Amino acid sequence: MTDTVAEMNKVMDEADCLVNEQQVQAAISNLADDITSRLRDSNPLLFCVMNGGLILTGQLLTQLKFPVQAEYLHATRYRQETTGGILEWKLQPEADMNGRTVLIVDDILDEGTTLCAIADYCKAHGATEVLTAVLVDKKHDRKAKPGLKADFTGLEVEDRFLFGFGMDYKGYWRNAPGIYAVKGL
Ligand SMILES: O=P(O)(O)OC[C@H]1O[C@H](OP(=O)(O)OP(=O)(O)O)[C@H](O)[C@@H]1O
Ligand SMILES: Nc1nc2[nH]cnc2c(=O)[nH]1
Repeated sequence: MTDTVAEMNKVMDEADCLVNEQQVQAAISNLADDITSRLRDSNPLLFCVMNGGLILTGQLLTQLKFPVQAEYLHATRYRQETTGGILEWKLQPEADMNGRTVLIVDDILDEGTTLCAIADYCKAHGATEVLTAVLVDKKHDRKAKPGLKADFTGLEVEDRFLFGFGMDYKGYWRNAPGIYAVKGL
């Protein structure tokens, strides 16, 4: 076993499971119902925020009960760290969003800097309405704007460094089938 695999197995062994797989699945189903009710007649353009939004988007898409045009973009500011830095656009969206309702899907709203920047980008590129959906909203008062919330939130989770269901620890464990907090963080 490589040192990295051993380290990552230890991270999981020592982590606290904050939300189990069943609870996450229930939250995603609720998100899908709410999004379907709100957007089924709006022909939204959905953007998955890579990388973290990958798993939520995949699972959500199959539960949305209307025809969805799904695209992706990639913006990152945590990289291999547990605190956020400057937002870097790795891939700006190519799809024409002029006059469209846009739905941005990501794993987590932590400080909200990432979602605010993406929403601003979409508005600047002609989107008439920008809505946001996240699996997790972290409970703290360090939001980019006071009281900032996503339009659709699956779960509220305590202020720890999380991994699982799209969220990584040093690039690993996005695949963990629940939401975990790293020991001591
Ligand atoms: O609300 P914020 O404090 O801005 O943080 C949230 C963002 O952080 C994570 O992305 P990250 O920068 O780790 O990139 P990744 O998804 O490619 O891992 C996550 O996927 C969100 O996009
Ligand atoms: N993996 C991960 N990414 C984040 N981005 C912002 N907050 C978090 C977090 O708690 N975990």
